[in-house]
Amino acid sequence: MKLLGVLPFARFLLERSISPGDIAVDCTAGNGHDTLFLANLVGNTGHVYSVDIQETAITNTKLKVEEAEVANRITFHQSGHEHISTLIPKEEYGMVKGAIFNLGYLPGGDKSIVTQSQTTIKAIDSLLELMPKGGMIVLVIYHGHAEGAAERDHLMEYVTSLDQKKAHVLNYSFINQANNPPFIVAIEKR
Ligand SMILES: C[S@@+](CC[C@H](N)C(=O)[O-])C[C@H]1O[C@@H](n2cnc3c(N)ncnc32)[C@H](O)[C@@H]1O
Repeated sequence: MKLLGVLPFARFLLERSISPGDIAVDCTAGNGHDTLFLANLVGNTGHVYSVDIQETAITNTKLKVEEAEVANRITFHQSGHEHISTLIPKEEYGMVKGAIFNLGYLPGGDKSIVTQSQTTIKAIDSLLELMPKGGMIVLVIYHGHAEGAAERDHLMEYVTSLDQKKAHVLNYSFINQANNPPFIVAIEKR
């Protein structure tokens, strides 16, 4: 057996949680890789909400999904993910089976615009409220940059204190690799 890398493991978790017809959320659209992946999981009967604060990210993501001819499965919001509960129609709350956060800065973009622990936590709290049991939230935590280390510490404090009756929390990380490789925190609503 071969251990799955961090990004394949994030996808493995989402594949197990999201089925055709479901709703999924890409909380950090970036260059659109995750939005496209989610669009393929929900199929043509499901829907994806793709959120990013940067116009460049929304533009890049739109191009990617248009090329793949799945743009009709996606609603874009140029907004902070901390507003997630206002971006998804209330009647769809119970159908949100999976969400992903790829934290840090936009690859190839402005490195001074990074995700922040306070807003990430607010978004996770909202998702845990609105998702059905079994809903999966995957965080890919990049902590090699200065703000990343602070975000990691704050997030780890928050996720380790989540009530185990409300969520299972998993940490998947390679612990003997150089240069602060990214790692995963997965939160499954109970
Ligand atoms: C590492 S990138 C995401 C990469 C992306 N998942 C991909 O597949 O290319 C992080 C993104 O988070 C966005 N971001 C930062 N703060 C945010 C917030 N509060 N709400 C939504 N997006 C945010 C940044 O603009 C950036 O595009």
